[in-house]
Amino acid sequence: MTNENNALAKGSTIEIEIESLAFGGQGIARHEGLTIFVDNAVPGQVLSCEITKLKKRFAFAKRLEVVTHSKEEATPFCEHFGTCGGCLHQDIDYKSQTYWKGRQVSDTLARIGKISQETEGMGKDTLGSPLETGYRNRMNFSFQGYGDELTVGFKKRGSETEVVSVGTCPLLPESCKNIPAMVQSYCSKSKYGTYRHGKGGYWRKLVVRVSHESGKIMIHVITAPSKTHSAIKGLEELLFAEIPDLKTFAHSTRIGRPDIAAGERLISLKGEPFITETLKKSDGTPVSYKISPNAFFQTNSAGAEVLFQNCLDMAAPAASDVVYDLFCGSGGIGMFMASSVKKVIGFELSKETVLSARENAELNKIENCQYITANLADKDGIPVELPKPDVIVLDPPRSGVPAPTLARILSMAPEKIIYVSCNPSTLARDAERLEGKYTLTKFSSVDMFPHTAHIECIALLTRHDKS
Ligand SMILES: C[S@@+](CC[C@H](N)C(=O)[O-])C[C@H]1O[C@@H](n2cnc3c(N)ncnc32)[C@H](O)[C@@H]1O
Repeated sequence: MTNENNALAKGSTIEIEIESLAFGGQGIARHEGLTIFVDNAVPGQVLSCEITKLKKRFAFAKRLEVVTHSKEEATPFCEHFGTCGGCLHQDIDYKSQTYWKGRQVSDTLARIGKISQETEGMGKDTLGSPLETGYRNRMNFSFQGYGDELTVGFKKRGSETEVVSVGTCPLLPESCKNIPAMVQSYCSKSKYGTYRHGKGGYWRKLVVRVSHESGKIMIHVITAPSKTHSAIKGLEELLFAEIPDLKTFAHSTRIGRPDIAAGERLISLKGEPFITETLKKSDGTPVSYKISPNAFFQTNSAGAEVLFQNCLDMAAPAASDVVYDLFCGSGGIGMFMASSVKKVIGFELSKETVLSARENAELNKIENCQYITANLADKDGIPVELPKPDVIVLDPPRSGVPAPTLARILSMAPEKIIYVSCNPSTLARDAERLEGKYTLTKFSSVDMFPHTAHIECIALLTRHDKS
């Protein structure tokens, strides 16, 4: 029942039209001065909703039914859409997803960082991923339960603990299709259950990685530590027998509480110690990366080509430039730039990742890249004796660039900063902190994660204070 003439209350039913999509994926509607946020909504839909939370200026509402459909709707391609927490937007046409993501990042930069909407690239659609499905080269699966009830899949939408059995995921290439179901079937017959902190159990995470270049597959199983790991051997044999492209099977243990897909101790590795992914620059030059079981690598290979090429194009470095690649991971962006500049110096917290960056440079016969293990949250994270940078590439975690590194950047004062970010809020905050010397002059974003709410931003900051 519509309740348009009366003041709204929690529990009221209301008919509203969804105007836009907020960063994070909720639909936005307006009603008598109130901004109303609705889950599972597509812009253009008229929905009958129930108010679930009411504040002075905004409210949250639950979608009850679609009154009028939107032109932006699409038919979800996965039977688990809606229950699985992985995808949020399969019901929105892909072109519309890139339109709304572009608006979300521009609005966030304007609101938090006071970036002018006139700035080059602001308000543009997010650059679409070359692949809309099958785009991932890595997928992490969770476990839940024990015996016949054991489930391998993704966290249920809206839940931190409940796991939905997915059997397969269309965001992974076809060759990996049956892996979660095979692992679920095997583990449910084992005498072990899912690990729960303080409660025992064994199975923790399943990580499937696949090279889009060679098709080679790596499976990494993470368990709790145990006196015997007898169950792993059988799983390893089964998967090698069933999956022709499986080249690496790794087993690690993890004691740490955070429920993340990273092993702490490698127990066994069968097959090749890494798989290799090759990305191509726009001029066709290949750059290859070794991916070991715990290494960070961008999860959308074709999207990474777009992202890295955009970083290179925006930086437009001179052949004499020294580039600092801060938060460099295993060398992703800097190695794309190496042949265009004099030197690249990469800084990264994880020793293991620094080793893989060095191996990647060797693999590509790149001799002008140097990699340093450094904690960029420390004020001495960047040694003073290094050659001064002309360009700094920043690709920090979601929390943004730590204050000591922002201070060092301001004192080193490179000509240009390329800031890559998966979080427009911290990008906007840091751009504001740098504004004494830098102006955000160009902006772009790349959709590395179609059908989810995630976005990858690239900003060029140029030095305006040349003193
Ligand atoms: C988003 S990833 C960037 C990866 C890389 N640019 C690429 O495309 O492959 C962020 C990286 O920052 C590193 N990192 C996180 N905190 C750090 C810190 N305090 N100091 C240095 N590196 C850090 C992480 O280990 C991770 O490799």
